[in-house]
Amino acid sequence: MGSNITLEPEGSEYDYIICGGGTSGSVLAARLAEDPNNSVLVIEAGQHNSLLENTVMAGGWKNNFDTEADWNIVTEPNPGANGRQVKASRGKFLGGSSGCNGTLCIRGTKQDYDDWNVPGWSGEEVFGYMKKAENFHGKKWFKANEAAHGHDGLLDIEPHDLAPISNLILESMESQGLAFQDDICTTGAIHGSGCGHAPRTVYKGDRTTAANYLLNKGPNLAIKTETTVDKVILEGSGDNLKATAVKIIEKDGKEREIKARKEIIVSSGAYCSPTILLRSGIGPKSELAAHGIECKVDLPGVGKNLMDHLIVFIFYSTTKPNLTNDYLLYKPNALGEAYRQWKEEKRGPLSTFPFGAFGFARLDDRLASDPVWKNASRKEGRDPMGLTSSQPNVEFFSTECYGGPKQYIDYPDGENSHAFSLVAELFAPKSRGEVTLKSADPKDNPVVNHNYLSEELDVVVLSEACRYANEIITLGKGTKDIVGGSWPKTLTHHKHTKREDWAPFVRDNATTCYHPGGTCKMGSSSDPLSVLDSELRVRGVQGLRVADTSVMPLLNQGHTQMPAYAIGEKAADLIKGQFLELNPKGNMVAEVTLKDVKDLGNGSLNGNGTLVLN
Ligand SMILES: Cc1cc2nc3c(=O)[nH]c(=O)nc-3n(C[C@H](O)[C@H](O)[C@H](O)COP(=O)(O)OP(=O)(O)OC[C@H]3O[C@@H](n4cnc5c(N)ncnc54)[C@H](O)[C@@H]3O)c2cc1C
Repeated sequence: MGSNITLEPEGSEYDYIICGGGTSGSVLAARLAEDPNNSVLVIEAGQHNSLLENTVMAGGWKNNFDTEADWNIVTEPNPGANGRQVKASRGKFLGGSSGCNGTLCIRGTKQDYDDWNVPGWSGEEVFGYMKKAENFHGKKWFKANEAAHGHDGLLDIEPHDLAPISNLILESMESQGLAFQDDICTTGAIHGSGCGHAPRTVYKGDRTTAANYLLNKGPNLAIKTETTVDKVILEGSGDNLKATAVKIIEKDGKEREIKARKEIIVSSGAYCSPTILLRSGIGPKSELAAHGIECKVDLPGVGKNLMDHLIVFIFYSTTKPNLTNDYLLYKPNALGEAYRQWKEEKRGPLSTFPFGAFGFARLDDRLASDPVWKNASRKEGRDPMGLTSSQPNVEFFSTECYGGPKQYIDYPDGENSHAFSLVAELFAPKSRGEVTLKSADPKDNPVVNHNYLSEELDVVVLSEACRYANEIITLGKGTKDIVGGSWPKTLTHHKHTKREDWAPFVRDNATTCYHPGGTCKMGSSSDPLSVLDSELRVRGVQGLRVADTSVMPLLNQGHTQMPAYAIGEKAADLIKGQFLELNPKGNMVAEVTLKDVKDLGNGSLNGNGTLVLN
């Protein structure tokens, strides 16, 4: 296969142009192209995913990093994290970050989306779209909540078989107060705390990605890879400003414009979508002026409100063999055999992602006496992070072997030494950052300033999460007798008992969970930082929407790929004039079109875009 694949037909005009063939963008494109009358073009800066084996072999995830399949974005120094810069990798290929992520399907709680307070995006509705995206395949041992799973979607999802260490960690989580709940990551009803399993975007040994949506589509869907969108061309002025074309740069450096008859949708992810808007003249006026870009719409929120989930890997050693999967990867010749198993039999440690057990916790009682927590302002019914008692403050998840982002290099030998970790993740961070332009040149990566741990509350809550995680491993029923100590063995964090012990560890080690969002957020017209209305339309421009995790006003208490799929699904419905049908209790019962509503004769759409039956 050639390296620059353009699936024909390629015309000079399309009904819809989607800028970015990542997670949300691929879903959106495929759904729009289901109508043979729509012509759709997807423009993707990276390669076709079929050229990249590590996008299919889940265990090869980080081999794409630091290559041309990664955007290679590095954050600005974070003063709250001892000035450290953090590698903020993103997939640069068809399927985007869904092709290099941790495969975890952790939807969060329904309250998370209710908290967006955006008409049409309630928890019930977003969960309805996550279900629509899914084709769930159960396993005998996994007790699925059948009502919560979808089977008609294009994304194959299945549960993950645990390594022995993860079963022990589940036992420890339970003994330390996190009750086991079946299918805890899918139902949207975590009720604050609990533990269980996370389904994965893996099926029969291969990773499934948003690019799967683009397989076997008709001739009305064109895909143009290795092509960068510079900007959206806007014509007209004032109330009649309209997005009419995109300016692209092809692999050989050739620049040209492609016209869109109906709409242009920017789906380039939370770091790159704002940069396309900014280069198009949509954003804070003074920032645009600094780069010599004419301001067409003064939208101060473009690139602001940058959020992310921070995680801390806490590694432990165990001398007991065969509990972790280290021996399957790090013993001499093991990696070669693991690769053969995946390649020939679609099994083994590289056929899946080495995360294991999952826990969620509220920390109210543990933080009650902390002065920062106690004295922080809060709204009625909310904690200082803005959460209700039904939403967890933190997540814990285990790794079934040593590993993680590339800074972790102290590999055990898998024979005499074995390691695993419990990762602590902070939900609802208070710190906010921003994405700005380095220059008007589309070849320049954005300047990403996450401002991690700039809020003291984030440090306090994440430190308490680490303290709790350490108790789970060192005191918990399943693991207390098999822990050798910290890993690498020169470290002593397993002996930390106080939150104050953990704070420096957090500032030294906290890193990204790769969940950036919020940089083109939806919101009401009275919110000066809202970039989009509730139908993802860019304020002040006709024919232009954004659809990816940048639209999220707040992060979920989960992981962000399932919302990214939901955003792609919902964007397609908004454009096609389709809506989820909700019963009087607000639960989804079906999907209907405007035509169905007319045919029914007894329904109408309310201002929220929700079907109301008379
Ligand atoms: C390493 C890693 C691990 C993760 N683990 C998990 C996990 O286990 N579970 C989970 O739920 N979430 C996880 N996530 C997060 C999740 O994958 C993302 O939130 C989600 O995929 C983002 O979707 P998106 O559509 O917003 O952006 P993306 O999927 O990143 O898509 C953006 C696309 O736009 C393209 N693009 C950008 N700029 C341009 C341009 N100018 N012109 C043309 N194309 C452009 C990009 O190349 C990319 O293909 C992880 C992410 C990473 C990177």
